[in-house]
Amino acid sequence: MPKREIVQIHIGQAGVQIANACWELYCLEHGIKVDGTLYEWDRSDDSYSPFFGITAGGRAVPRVVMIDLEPTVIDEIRTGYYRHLFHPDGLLTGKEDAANNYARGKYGIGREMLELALDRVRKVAEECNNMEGFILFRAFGGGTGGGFAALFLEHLAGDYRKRSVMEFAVFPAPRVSTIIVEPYNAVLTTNSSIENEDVCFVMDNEAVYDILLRNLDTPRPTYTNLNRLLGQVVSAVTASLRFEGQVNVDLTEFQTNLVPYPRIHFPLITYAPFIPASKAFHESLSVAQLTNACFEPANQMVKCDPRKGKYMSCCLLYRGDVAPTDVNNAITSIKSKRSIGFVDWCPTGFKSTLRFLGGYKLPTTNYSTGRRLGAHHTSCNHAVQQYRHTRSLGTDLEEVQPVVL
Ligand SMILES: Nc1nc2c(ncn2[C@@H]2O[C@H](COP(=O)(O)OP(=O)(O)OP(=O)(O)O)[C@@H](O)[C@H]2O)c(=O)[nH]1
Repeated sequence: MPKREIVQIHIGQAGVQIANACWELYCLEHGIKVDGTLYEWDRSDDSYSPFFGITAGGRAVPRVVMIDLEPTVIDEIRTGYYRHLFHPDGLLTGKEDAANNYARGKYGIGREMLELALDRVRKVAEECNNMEGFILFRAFGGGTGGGFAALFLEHLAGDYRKRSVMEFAVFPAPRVSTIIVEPYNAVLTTNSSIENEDVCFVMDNEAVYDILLRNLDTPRPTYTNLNRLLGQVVSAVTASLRFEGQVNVDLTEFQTNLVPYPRIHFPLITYAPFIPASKAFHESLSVAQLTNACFEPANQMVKCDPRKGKYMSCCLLYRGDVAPTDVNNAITSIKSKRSIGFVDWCPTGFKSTLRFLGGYKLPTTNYSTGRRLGAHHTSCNHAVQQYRHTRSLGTDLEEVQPVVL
């Protein structure tokens, strides 16, 4: 069955900079060069089709719209290494930013940009045969990511009522916050995202910063490093939408599994393992170790302590050749731990609060190095990833640009 298409929308500085990391990784995973041509076109492999359209000339074009109220961040993409990859119409900029002001983004200059932004999204959506939905990226604390995106989402939800809207959002973290009004923006934005989207995966920069510092040997993490890590998580969550696996999910399945009530749709993300490139080829982890690591607060992408509460729902995505029996054993052992509590009711009616969504076959080759990728490869909200991607999460962009054959 042909895969259904997904349109990604990146809003504001954080959203657009995360786009850099995400699309770089998608290109590596699907064997797409920086100008959109494919390393080798295997017509039987349509794993790229949810995120990339193919032109008559055989070029892959990302299904993406990037919007920012000021031009500098998107201009870097327009003139950067991936400038030939993106369709110029998908890059939309205004003249001045929202100055970290929610109201300015929503009711002021943001309003002027709205029609144009919706029109660009409509154009990309019309190129899809059977669009499944949207994935949105932004920071809750910015004026554009907060105010403008709230306005945009209201209209998007109205125009595409039957399509899923999933989001990856950067939530303000007190210790790395650069903007004093971020908490206000975040509260106002959260209110609008309760109504207008289906699932919102939150992450905060402080948690990601700590992971880079502690686990990935990156002494002074930059936004590029943070975004790379977020890119890995996004790729892991969306792997099941792209690659063939034992159980393939679509966007609505995340909602079914993770959202007990429509308004409670802000799941945590945890990811494992975090292994720096220097050690990646000297370690191997069992399914049980990976699963346990997913319940470690240190591996969470948000600073909070789940041991003080209970899990309402949980979905584990394993990536790679994972045996279902190993997974079932690991889940049984997790359920028996006292420190990990699950609610004994479940409003959505599923019997088990912990659902195993299966393993996904990886693309077997890392196109930047030609090396085979590792066996286990897992990811999720609550979990799990052993990703022997040879790329270091802690290195600078220049060092990991894909080798053009
Ligand atoms: N992870 C990550 N966070 C970022 C990045 N850039 C900014 N942030 C965070 O995003 C929040 C600010 O939002 P921005 O995206 O910069 O603001 P904006 O949405 O462009 O809004 P305005 O600048 O007011 O127009 C702060 O919490 C920053 O720490 C980035 O590249 N990666």
